[in-house]
Amino acid sequence: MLETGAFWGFTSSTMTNLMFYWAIYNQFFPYFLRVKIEKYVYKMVGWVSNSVHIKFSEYSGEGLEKSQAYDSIRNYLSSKSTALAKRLKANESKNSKSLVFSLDDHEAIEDVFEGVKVVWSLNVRENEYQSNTYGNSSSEDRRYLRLSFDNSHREMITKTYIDHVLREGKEMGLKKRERKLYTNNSNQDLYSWRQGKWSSVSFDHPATFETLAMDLEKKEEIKKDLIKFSQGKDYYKRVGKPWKRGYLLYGPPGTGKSTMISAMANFLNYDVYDLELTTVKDNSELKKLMLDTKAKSIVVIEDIDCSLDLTGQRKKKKEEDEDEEEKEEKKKEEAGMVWMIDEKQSKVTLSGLLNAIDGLWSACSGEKIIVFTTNFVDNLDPALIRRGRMDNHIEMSYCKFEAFKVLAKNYLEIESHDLYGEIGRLVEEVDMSPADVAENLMPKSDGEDVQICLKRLVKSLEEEKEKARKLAEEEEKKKAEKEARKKKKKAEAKKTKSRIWNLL
Ligand SMILES: Nc1ncnc2c1ncn2[C@@H]1O[C@H](COP(=O)(O)OP(=O)(O)OP(=O)(O)O)[C@@H](O)[C@H]1O
Ligand SMILES: [Mg+2]
Repeated sequence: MLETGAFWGFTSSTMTNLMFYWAIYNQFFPYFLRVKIEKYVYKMVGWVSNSVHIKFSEYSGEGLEKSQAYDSIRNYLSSKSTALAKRLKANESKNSKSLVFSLDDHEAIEDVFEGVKVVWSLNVRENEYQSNTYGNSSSEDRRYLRLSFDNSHREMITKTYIDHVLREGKEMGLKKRERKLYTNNSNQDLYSWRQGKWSSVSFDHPATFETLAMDLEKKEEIKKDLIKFSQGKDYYKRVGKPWKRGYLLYGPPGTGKSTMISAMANFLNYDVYDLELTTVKDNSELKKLMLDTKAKSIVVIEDIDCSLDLTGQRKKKKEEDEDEEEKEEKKKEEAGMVWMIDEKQSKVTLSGLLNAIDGLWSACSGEKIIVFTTNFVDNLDPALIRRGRMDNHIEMSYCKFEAFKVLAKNYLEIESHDLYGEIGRLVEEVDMSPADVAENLMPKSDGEDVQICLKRLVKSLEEEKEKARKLAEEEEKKKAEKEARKKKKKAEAKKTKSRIWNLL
């Protein structure tokens, strides 16, 4: 039995020294020479040593996809490195509030599991030059982690220890995860090959369900629905459904649809992918974009009615104004419900969109919420918003009293006031969006107190009420005039008819 923590009979300090020389060797020997030396050294060491090495590369598959196992192991090693490693790398953490330490390149640390010592080392290998689509070349260092342990523990390490590391590392990653807001890169972007399909910034929108002004019962229902979804892994598996849920948020401008998306993301601790359909080249590009989204994310398509022209009537109307040549082209495109994006070369079709959100591929990258927003729900194709695709249809409506109370609490920090009675009556009579109510409630200078803000709101509501009354009056007048014209026409027709009869 080997002494704990030692391979080939070396003590742990000898091991650390060896690792140090290994680091120096890596840094000073040219790449091609290292490849040759390593090939032979490994062969020789393999004959005499009893140790096993497992390599975990930073990139998996074709080398384009970041390995999740590698990330999890780095997370796991991060806390141990802070305490044990001699050379650390300092990275800025979430919102640059503090520094996070990790193992430096060519550094090694020991870990003990169930009394067995293993060694982790972080190595860097300069990658061969890669050509990109623009003919440029880039040299990227490829990192890999090497786990070394004695052969006598092979079974325990491969069956238990690695699982333990991956599980712990994944959990750590989720905890320290900086949430991101992604947007898809335009295909025309010269540097998009370098950035990947999505670009991101850190997501720190402050909206929460507490600050969201809407009917309280509806709000609780949505929260429950989200919790059920996020904890529904087994349920979705049992019923044979991909673990995803579609939300359609509809309502007039300024009623909180975008705010609701931020509140949902903050509530579930999910990333947000803001998909700009107008920059997606075609259906296959859309599919790839969806595949490239991570689990625990909300994919958003805002103003879906503006992204896809789906109403037959609108098309007919437009066609009347087009000349023959344009008509021909239009017909060809409409055969596949084609939507033109980029100078008649890039197209996403309705069926492409349906497939991307609901097809076989959609189940590939873990739990996901898809949200569409629109101001005009009636303009959407029923196929796009049918249940099963958009499971939950949520109407965001004008500000009523319940919603007003939330906004007053947010903006003025009050729960009640003498003017609440009057405001309560007015908001039930007038259609005013929460955005407009919030604007009235926001103090415009230091001198403005609660009373001034509430009075401004009352005034604004009264003006809206008056406007609505006048509009209704005008409508009524127009209707009455139309009715009178109709009656007059009918009476004249009757008169003419009876004159003809008399003549006969
Ligand atoms: N229900 C709400 N609760 C809290 N704040 C709201 C609400 N609705 C609107 N607001 C405020 O109004 C602003 C605009 O709202 P938001 O962008 O969410 O509206 P929207 O429904 O997405 O509008 P649009 O249809 O024009 O995209 C927000 O920044 C927020 O401050
Ligand atoms: Mg919006």
